[in-house]
Amino acid sequence: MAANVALLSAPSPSTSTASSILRRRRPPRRSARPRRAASRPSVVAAMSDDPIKEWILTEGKATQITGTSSIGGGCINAAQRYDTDAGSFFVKTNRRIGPAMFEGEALGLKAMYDTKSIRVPLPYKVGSLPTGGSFIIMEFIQFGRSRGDQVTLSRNPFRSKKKSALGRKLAEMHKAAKSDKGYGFYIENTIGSTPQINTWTADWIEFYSKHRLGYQLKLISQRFGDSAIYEKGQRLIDNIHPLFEGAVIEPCLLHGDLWSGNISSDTNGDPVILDPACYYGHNEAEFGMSWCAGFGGDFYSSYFEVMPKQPGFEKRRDLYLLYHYLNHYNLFGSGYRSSAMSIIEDYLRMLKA
Ligand SMILES: Nc1ncnc2c1ncn2[C@@H]1O[C@H](COP(=O)(O)OP(=O)(O)OP(=O)(O)O)[C@@H](O)[C@H]1O
Repeated sequence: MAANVALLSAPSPSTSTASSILRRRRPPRRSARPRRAASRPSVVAAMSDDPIKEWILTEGKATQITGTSSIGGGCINAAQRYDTDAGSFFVKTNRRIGPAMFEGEALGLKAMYDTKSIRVPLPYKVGSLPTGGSFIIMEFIQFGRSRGDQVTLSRNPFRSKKKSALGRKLAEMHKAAKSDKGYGFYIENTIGSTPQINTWTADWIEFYSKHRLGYQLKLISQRFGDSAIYEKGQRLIDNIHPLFEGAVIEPCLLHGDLWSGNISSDTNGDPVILDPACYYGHNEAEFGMSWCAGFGGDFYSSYFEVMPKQPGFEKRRDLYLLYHYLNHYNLFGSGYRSSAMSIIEDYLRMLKA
């Protein structure tokens, strides 16, 4: 599939473990509620200077932009809400990098949207900014009052209900979207800002070894000259097969970066997932960021009602955390080294490798 996101449909106006290691990778987000800038009157920009306004006022079917406001919370991009007479739009811009990152995000959002399972914003348009950089326009979702409900460990039954809904709908998405191309995705995307290689591969163990663990280990070795973790990690990869014995593995569509900052709920209380790093992979890999999500028992029991637990699930759990710990080492430095290294060493002991 081409990476061009012009294929995305236009909106209708109504569219509306290492469990002991609980370090969060990013600072907690501020409220998702938009900080409203002074509402501006109708803006009709010189079209060619502003492709965002141009799209909103043409394909977006608005005749008037009634206000714009900044939305906090993201680390990588600037986010804005555009209010119009055809509803609101959510827009992210990046002044430094071209549209490839947003094309990856848009294709991922669209693939998840098409499963009609869990709510995700429908992406509308990706493009370049005339002054350099890129943008993505998507459906604006009004979040419910407590954005963190799914992720706060609590005995409150209301919150439990929401966590169950998240588990069930995520499993429905995994069940609904299988790939006949194998493991990978149509486009390379990013995990944080690290490239994520998605070359289609017939075998999951090969894909995960080479394009997930192996790729991160190589980056660590290049960036930090850390040959100790590289060599032990490679030894784990060479001995990884027994961890998958008895498991039936299929290429399911994964969000790919499911942590609390990318999970919310809408005003009906239905779960919403955002900002993906999608690919087709083993469904269990979706829990690789669970150390930053606090899913809990209700979440997992609802999930497994739809996608039954496979033999060896517990044995593989840390293997899927490892990818994200290695990525955090690459992104944020050696503070994450010991978490990654202790997972690798535990496996080497367990596998007698
Ligand atoms: N479709 C949407 N509708 C309304 N608000 C949204 C939407 N998508 C994201 N947001 C809000 O905007 C904030 C920034 O979005 P997002 O997390 O995607 O930005 P980012 O900079 O790409 O993220 P990150 O730095 O985590 O990779 C989010 O915290 C969320 O509150």
